[in-house]
Amino acid sequence: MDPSVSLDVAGLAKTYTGHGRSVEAVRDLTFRIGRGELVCIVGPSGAGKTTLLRCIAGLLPTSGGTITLDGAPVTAPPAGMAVVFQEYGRSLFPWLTVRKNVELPLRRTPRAQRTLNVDAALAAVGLTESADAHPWQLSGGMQQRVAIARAIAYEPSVLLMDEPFAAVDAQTRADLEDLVRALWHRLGITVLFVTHDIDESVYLGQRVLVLSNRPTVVLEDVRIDLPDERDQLQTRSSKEFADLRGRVYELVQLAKRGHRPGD
Ligand SMILES: Nc1ncnc2c1ncn2[C@@H]1O[C@H](COP(=O)(O)OP(=O)(O)OP(=O)(O)O)[C@@H](O)[C@H]1O
Repeated sequence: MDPSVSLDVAGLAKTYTGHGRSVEAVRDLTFRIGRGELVCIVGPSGAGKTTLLRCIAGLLPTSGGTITLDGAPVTAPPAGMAVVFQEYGRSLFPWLTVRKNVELPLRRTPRAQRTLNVDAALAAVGLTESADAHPWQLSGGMQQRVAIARAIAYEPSVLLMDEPFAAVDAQTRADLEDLVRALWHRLGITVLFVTHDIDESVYLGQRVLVLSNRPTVVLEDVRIDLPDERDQLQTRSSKEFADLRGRVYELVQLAKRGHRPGD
């Protein structure tokens, strides 16, 4: 095992079967993510991004290949992994306060430690004042911050995010992007972030994996060699950003037209 590798996906395949039909969603998907890396995944709609994330999270059985997290095969939801989904509304319990929602995955943590973790996570996402509110009293962006707080209170080594900001307004989305980068820096965790948004993938990532059309393989692994300090205005208006966005856009267009590696 290479200790610098956090997540190793090798030859992953997933075919959905049932009701007399079969859909080959993912075919021979291979990539590695280093410990403490922030990697984004983009690809055409229906390319299998959510399928991939659910397999990595141990929520969906695979049809072939292997997924290894910190040297151990993933066959069930692994300890050390947290997931933030797009639908924050459905991932929070409306009858529990913000604090109780964030505490949920920490049932087995001793009470004093649990309180420390929850307080730190709420402070990190700027929700200390809302600890006793209920999710339905908060805006969409705040609810998504609760979901992020819940994920980081758990102190994961790997954080998976599946289009987490698709349902919030543009200004909130920019703030949440900066929050993810700040938390990633501070906590040193490995982050795998799926998004539809090409600009978002370039702004956030150190690498962007562009997926092909179904059955999915990695079309290209694009290194994002932008400075580590990113700023919504300056970074996004730089020529380097525009070039990278152009490159990823072009690749996604190729993917949509059925282009595959080596074509
Ligand atoms: N439970 C299921 N049963 C059968 N087919 C499925 C199931 N879930 C997904 N699929 C199919 O697998 C393929 C990949 O779906 P998936 O949701 O992973 O794509 P995606 O890249 O996340 O899509 P989008 O970008 O639109 O969210 C699609 O063709 C989809 O119809």
